[in-house]
Amino acid sequence: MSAHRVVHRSRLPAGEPTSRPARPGGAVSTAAEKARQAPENGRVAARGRGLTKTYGGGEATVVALDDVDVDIAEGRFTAVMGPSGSGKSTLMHCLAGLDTVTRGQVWVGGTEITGLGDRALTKLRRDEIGFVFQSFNLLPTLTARENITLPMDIAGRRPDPQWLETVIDTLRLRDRLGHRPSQLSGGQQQRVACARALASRPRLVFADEPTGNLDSRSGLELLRFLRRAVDELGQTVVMVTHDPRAAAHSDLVLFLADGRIVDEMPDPSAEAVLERMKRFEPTRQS
Ligand SMILES: Nc1ncnc2c1ncn2[C@@H]1O[C@H](COP(=O)(O)OP(=O)(O)OP(=O)(O)O)[C@@H](O)[C@H]1O
Repeated sequence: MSAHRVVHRSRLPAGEPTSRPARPGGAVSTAAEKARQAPENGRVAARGRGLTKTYGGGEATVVALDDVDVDIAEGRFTAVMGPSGSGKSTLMHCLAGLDTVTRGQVWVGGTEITGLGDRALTKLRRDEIGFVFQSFNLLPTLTARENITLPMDIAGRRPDPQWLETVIDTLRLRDRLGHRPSQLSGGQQQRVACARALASRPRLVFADEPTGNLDSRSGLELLRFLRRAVDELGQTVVMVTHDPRAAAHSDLVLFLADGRIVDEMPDPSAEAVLERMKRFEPTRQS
Protein backbone atom coordinates (compact mmCIF):
# COMPACT_ATOMS: atom_id res chain seq x y z
CA MET A 1 0.00 0.00 0.00
CA SER A 2 2.62 2.50 0.93
CA ALA A 3 6.07 2.65 -0.55
CA HIS A 4 8.05 2.89 2.61
CA ARG A 5 10.30 -0.05 3.05
CA VAL A 6 13.65 1.68 3.09
CA VAL A 7 14.45 2.78 6.56
CA HIS A 8 17.04 5.38 7.37
CA ARG A 9 18.02 5.79 10.93
CA SER A 10 20.44 8.54 11.57
CA ARG A 11 19.31 9.44 15.03
CA LEU A 12 19.84 6.31 17.01
CA PRO A 13 21.15 6.96 20.44
CA ALA A 14 23.92 4.85 21.83
CA GLY A 15 23.71 2.70 24.87
CA GLU A 16 20.47 0.89 24.18
CA PRO A 17 19.99 -2.86 24.25
CA THR A 18 22.05 -4.18 21.38
CA SER A 19 20.58 -7.54 20.77
CA ARG A 20 17.20 -9.07 20.62
CA PRO A 21 16.89 -11.59 23.38
CA ALA A 22 16.17 -15.24 22.79
CA ARG A 23 12.47 -15.80 22.84
CA PRO A 24 11.50 -19.19 24.08
CA GLY A 25 8.06 -20.19 22.84
CA GLY A 26 5.18 -17.90 21.98
CA ALA A 27 4.11 -16.33 18.73
CA VAL A 28 7.06 -14.00 18.62
CA SER A 29 9.47 -16.86 17.96
CA THR A 30 7.62 -18.25 14.96
CA ALA A 31 8.84 -18.44 11.39
CA ALA A 32 6.99 -15.23 10.72
CA GLU A 33 9.29 -13.58 13.18
CA LYS A 34 12.30 -14.52 11.08
CA ALA A 35 10.68 -12.84 8.14
CA ARG A 36 10.11 -9.78 10.20
CA GLN A 37 12.28 -6.86 9.38
CA ALA A 38 14.71 -7.32 12.17
CA PRO A 39 16.48 -4.06 12.84
CA GLU A 40 20.01 -4.24 11.53
CA ASN A 41 21.27 -2.88 14.79
CA GLY A 42 19.07 -5.21 16.81
CA ARG A 43 17.73 -2.45 19.02
CA VAL A 44 14.39 -2.58 20.70
CA ALA A 45 12.49 0.52 21.71
CA ALA A 46 10.24 -1.35 24.12
CA ARG A 47 10.24 -4.88 25.40
CA GLY A 48 7.79 -6.93 27.41
CA ARG A 49 8.43 -10.30 29.02
CA GLY A 50 5.75 -12.47 30.59
CA LEU A 51 3.29 -9.59 30.61
CA THR A 52 0.19 -10.56 32.48
CA LYS A 53 -2.60 -8.23 33.43
CA THR A 54 -5.67 -9.35 35.32
CA TYR A 55 -8.65 -7.39 36.53
CA GLY A 56 -10.94 -8.36 39.38
CA GLY A 57 -10.61 -11.58 41.32
CA GLY A 58 -12.08 -15.03 41.88
CA GLU A 59 -14.51 -16.23 39.26
CA ALA A 60 -14.87 -12.71 37.92
CA THR A 61 -11.17 -12.45 37.05
CA VAL A 62 -10.54 -11.02 33.59
CA VAL A 63 -7.19 -11.87 32.04
CA ALA A 64 -6.51 -8.93 29.75
CA LEU A 65 -2.91 -9.97 28.99
CA ASP A 66 -1.78 -13.56 29.29
CA ASP A 67 1.99 -14.04 29.51
CA VAL A 68 2.91 -11.89 26.51
CA ASP A 69 6.47 -11.61 25.23
CA VAL A 70 6.97 -8.77 22.78
CA ASP A 71 9.74 -6.68 21.27
CA ILE A 72 8.99 -3.38 19.61
CA ALA A 73 11.81 -2.85 17.14
CA GLU A 74 13.33 0.59 17.13
CA GLY A 75 12.81 2.62 13.98
CA ARG A 76 9.84 0.53 12.91
CA PHE A 77 6.10 1.05 12.63
CA THR A 78 4.22 -1.69 14.48
CA ALA A 79 0.46 -2.09 14.33
CA VAL A 80 -1.51 -3.99 16.97
CA MET A 81 -4.78 -5.58 15.89
CA GLY A 82 -7.27 -8.07 17.24
CA PRO A 83 -10.91 -8.45 18.19
CA SER A 84 -12.55 -6.15 20.67
CA GLY A 85 -11.43 -7.00 24.19
CA SER A 86 -8.35 -8.93 23.03
CA GLY A 87 -6.02 -6.73 25.07
CA LYS A 88 -4.67 -4.24 22.53
CA SER A 89 -5.09 -1.11 24.61
CA THR A 90 -3.94 -2.90 27.74
CA LEU A 91 -0.75 -4.02 25.99
CA MET A 92 -0.08 -0.52 24.74
CA HIS A 93 -0.76 1.07 28.11
CA CYS A 94 1.51 -1.41 29.89
CA LEU A 95 4.35 -0.91 27.39
CA ALA A 96 3.98 2.86 27.74
CA GLY A 97 3.98 2.81 31.53
CA LEU A 98 0.46 4.18 31.68
CA ASP A 99 -0.74 1.06 33.41
CA THR A 100 1.00 -1.50 35.61
CA VAL A 101 1.26 -5.21 34.87
CA THR A 102 0.13 -7.87 37.32
CA ARG A 103 3.20 -9.95 36.41
CA GLY A 104 6.09 -9.55 34.01
CA GLN A 105 8.64 -6.92 33.06
CA VAL A 106 8.64 -3.96 30.71
CA TRP A 107 11.61 -2.06 29.34
CA VAL A 108 11.56 1.22 27.46
CA GLY A 109 14.90 1.60 25.73
CA GLY A 110 17.40 0.30 28.25
CA THR A 111 15.29 1.13 31.29
CA GLU A 112 13.14 -1.38 33.07
CA ILE A 113 10.01 0.53 33.98
CA THR A 114 8.30 -2.15 36.03
CA GLY A 115 9.06 -1.16 39.58
CA LEU A 116 9.98 2.44 38.77
CA GLY A 117 8.57 5.01 41.15
CA ASP A 118 5.91 7.44 40.00
CA ARG A 119 8.30 10.30 39.60
CA ALA A 120 10.86 8.42 37.52
CA LEU A 121 8.10 6.91 35.42
CA THR A 122 6.52 10.30 34.77
CA LYS A 123 9.89 11.68 33.70
CA LEU A 124 10.59 8.74 31.42
CA ARG A 125 7.16 9.02 29.79
CA ARG A 126 7.62 12.73 29.32
CA ASP A 127 11.09 12.45 27.83
CA GLU A 128 10.83 9.28 25.77
CA ILE A 129 7.23 8.70 24.79
CA GLY A 130 4.59 10.50 22.75
CA PHE A 131 0.91 9.58 22.87
CA VAL A 132 -1.81 10.02 20.29
CA PHE A 133 -5.24 8.98 21.49
CA GLN A 134 -8.56 8.78 19.76
CA SER A 135 -9.84 11.52 22.04
CA PHE A 136 -7.63 14.46 21.40
CA ASN A 137 -7.24 15.71 24.99
CA LEU A 138 -6.48 19.26 23.91
CA LEU A 139 -6.76 22.09 26.40
CA PRO A 140 -9.66 24.29 25.25
CA THR A 141 -8.20 27.58 26.44
CA LEU A 142 -4.90 27.17 24.59
CA THR A 143 -4.21 27.79 20.93
CA ALA A 144 -3.12 24.99 18.65
CA ARG A 145 0.50 26.08 18.91
CA GLU A 146 0.32 26.30 22.69
CA ASN A 147 -1.24 22.86 22.85
CA ILE A 148 1.51 21.45 20.64
CA THR A 149 4.33 22.75 22.80
CA LEU A 150 2.59 22.38 26.17
CA PRO A 151 4.32 19.15 27.27
CA MET A 152 7.70 20.65 26.45
CA ASP A 153 6.81 23.92 28.15
CA ILE A 154 5.86 22.02 31.29
CA ALA A 155 9.13 20.09 31.13
CA GLY A 156 11.08 23.32 30.61
CA ARG A 157 12.43 22.11 27.30
CA ARG A 158 12.73 24.02 24.05
CA PRO A 159 11.54 22.31 20.92
CA ASP A 160 14.00 21.87 18.07
CA PRO A 161 12.64 24.72 15.90
CA GLN A 162 13.33 23.01 12.58
CA TRP A 163 11.68 19.79 13.69
CA LEU A 164 8.69 21.66 15.06
CA GLU A 165 8.24 23.51 11.76
CA THR A 166 8.46 20.22 9.86
CA VAL A 167 5.81 18.68 12.08
CA ILE A 168 3.52 21.71 11.73
CA ASP A 169 3.86 21.86 7.95
CA THR A 170 3.53 18.15 7.39
CA LEU A 171 0.37 18.06 9.44
CA ARG A 172 -0.93 21.14 7.57
CA LEU A 173 -1.44 23.18 10.70
CA ARG A 174 0.40 26.37 9.86
CA ASP A 175 -2.70 28.46 9.23
CA ARG A 176 -4.45 27.08 12.29
CA LEU A 177 -1.81 27.68 14.92
CA GLY A 178 -3.62 30.61 16.54
CA HIS A 179 -6.97 28.80 16.74
CA ARG A 180 -8.40 27.22 19.87
CA PRO A 181 -9.63 23.61 19.70
CA SER A 182 -13.30 24.69 19.47
CA GLN A 183 -12.42 26.56 16.29
CA LEU A 184 -10.88 23.47 14.68
CA SER A 185 -12.45 20.52 12.91
CA GLY A 186 -12.09 17.02 14.38
CA GLY A 187 -9.37 16.22 11.85
CA GLN A 188 -7.49 19.38 12.66
CA GLN A 189 -7.74 18.68 16.39
CA GLN A 190 -6.34 15.21 15.86
CA ARG A 191 -3.49 16.65 13.82
CA VAL A 192 -2.73 19.05 16.67
CA ALA A 193 -2.76 16.10 19.09
CA CYS A 194 -0.39 14.25 16.77
CA ALA A 195 1.90 17.27 16.48
CA ARG A 196 1.92 17.52 20.28
CA ALA A 197 2.97 13.88 20.55
CA LEU A 198 5.78 14.34 18.05
CA ALA A 199 6.98 17.83 19.00
CA SER A 200 9.65 16.60 21.37
CA ARG A 201 10.87 13.91 18.95
CA PRO A 202 10.11 11.15 21.42
CA ARG A 203 11.89 7.84 21.04
CA LEU A 204 8.58 6.04 20.97
CA VAL A 205 5.13 7.11 19.80
CA PHE A 206 2.07 5.16 20.92
CA ALA A 207 -1.11 5.79 18.97
CA ASP A 208 -4.44 4.31 20.05
CA GLU A 209 -6.89 4.36 17.15
CA PRO A 210 -5.44 7.67 15.97
CA THR A 211 -7.58 7.73 12.83
CA GLY A 212 -10.76 6.63 14.60
CA ASN A 213 -12.35 10.08 14.60
CA LEU A 214 -10.97 11.28 11.30
CA ASP A 215 -12.38 11.45 7.80
CA SER A 216 -10.52 9.23 5.36
CA ARG A 217 -8.37 12.01 3.91
CA SER A 218 -7.22 13.30 7.30
CA GLY A 219 -6.69 9.73 8.45
CA LEU A 220 -4.52 8.94 5.44
CA GLU A 221 -2.45 12.05 5.98
CA LEU A 222 -1.91 11.19 9.60
CA LEU A 223 -0.79 7.68 8.69
CA ARG A 224 1.57 9.02 6.05
CA PHE A 225 3.03 11.37 8.58
CA LEU A 226 3.58 8.58 11.08
CA ARG A 227 5.20 6.60 8.26
CA ARG A 228 7.52 9.50 7.49
CA ALA A 229 8.37 9.90 11.15
CA VAL A 230 9.61 6.30 11.05
CA ASP A 231 11.30 6.27 7.63
CA GLU A 232 12.90 9.67 7.59
CA LEU A 233 13.36 10.48 11.23
CA GLY A 234 14.02 7.10 12.76
CA GLN A 235 11.13 7.24 15.20
CA THR A 236 9.34 4.19 16.51
CA VAL A 237 5.56 4.02 16.24
CA VAL A 238 3.18 1.55 17.85
CA MET A 239 -0.41 1.91 16.71
CA VAL A 240 -3.53 0.12 17.89
CA THR A 241 -6.10 0.01 15.12
CA HIS A 242 -9.18 -1.83 13.91
CA ASP A 243 -8.66 -0.67 10.35
CA PRO A 244 -6.75 -3.01 7.98
CA ARG A 245 -6.01 -0.07 5.69
CA ALA A 246 -4.38 1.78 8.55
CA ALA A 247 -2.43 -1.33 9.58
CA ALA A 248 -1.13 -1.61 6.01
CA HIS A 249 1.02 1.46 6.66
CA SER A 250 2.99 -0.44 9.27
CA ASP A 251 6.03 -2.68 8.96
CA LEU A 252 4.61 -5.38 11.16
CA VAL A 253 1.17 -6.27 12.49
CA LEU A 254 0.86 -8.07 15.80
CA PHE A 255 -2.45 -9.90 16.20
CA LEU A 256 -3.86 -10.33 19.67
CA ALA A 257 -6.61 -12.69 20.76
CA ASP A 258 -7.64 -13.40 24.33
CA GLY A 259 -4.70 -11.52 25.75
CA ARG A 260 -2.04 -13.33 23.72
CA ILE A 261 -0.07 -12.52 20.57
CA VAL A 262 -1.34 -15.23 18.27
CA ASP A 263 0.13 -14.14 14.96
CA GLU A 264 2.15 -11.49 13.23
CA MET A 265 2.44 -10.24 9.68
CA PRO A 266 5.45 -8.40 8.27
CA ASP A 267 4.96 -6.01 5.35
CA PRO A 268 1.18 -6.18 5.59
CA SER A 269 -1.27 -5.33 2.84
CA ALA A 270 -4.79 -4.22 3.72
CA GLU A 271 -6.19 -7.27 1.94
CA ALA A 272 -3.98 -9.73 3.82
CA VAL A 273 -4.77 -8.08 7.16
CA LEU A 274 -8.48 -8.16 6.39
CA GLU A 275 -8.29 -11.85 5.54
CA ARG A 276 -6.42 -12.56 8.77
CA MET A 277 -8.92 -10.57 10.80
CA LYS A 278 -11.79 -12.55 9.29
CA ARG A 279 -10.42 -15.63 11.01
CA PHE A 280 -11.26 -13.95 14.32
CA GLU A 281 -14.87 -13.33 13.31
CA PRO A 282 -16.48 -16.25 15.16
CA THR A 283 -15.20 -15.03 18.51
CA ARG A 284 -15.63 -11.35 17.81
CA GLN A 285 -17.85 -9.43 20.14
CA SER A 286 -18.22 -6.28 18.09
N1 LIG B 1 -10.34 -1.38 34.15
C1 LIG B 1 -10.79 -2.58 33.77
N2 LIG B 1 -11.48 -3.36 34.62
C2 LIG B 1 -11.92 -4.58 34.29
N3 LIG B 1 -11.69 -5.12 33.06
C3 LIG B 1 -11.00 -4.40 32.17
C4 LIG B 1 -10.52 -3.10 32.47
N4 LIG B 1 -9.87 -2.62 31.37
C5 LIG B 1 -9.95 -3.58 30.44
N5 LIG B 1 -10.63 -4.65 30.91
C6 LIG B 1 -10.89 -5.90 30.20
O1 LIG B 1 -9.66 -6.39 29.70
C7 LIG B 1 -9.84 -6.96 28.41
C8 LIG B 1 -8.93 -6.29 27.41
O2 LIG B 1 -9.33 -4.93 27.26
P1 LIG B 1 -8.66 -3.94 26.22
O3 LIG B 1 -9.28 -2.61 26.37
O4 LIG B 1 -7.18 -4.02 26.34
O5 LIG B 1 -9.07 -4.60 24.83
P2 LIG B 1 -8.95 -4.00 23.35
O6 LIG B 1 -8.44 -5.10 22.50
O7 LIG B 1 -8.16 -2.75 23.36
O8 LIG B 1 -10.48 -3.73 23.04
P3 LIG B 1 -11.17 -2.69 22.03
O9 LIG B 1 -10.75 -3.08 20.65
O10 LIG B 1 -12.63 -2.94 22.23
O11 LIG B 1 -10.75 -1.32 22.43
C9 LIG B 1 -11.33 -6.82 28.08
O12 LIG B 1 -11.99 -8.03 28.43
C10 LIG B 1 -11.78 -5.71 28.99
O13 LIG B 1 -13.14 -5.83 29.29
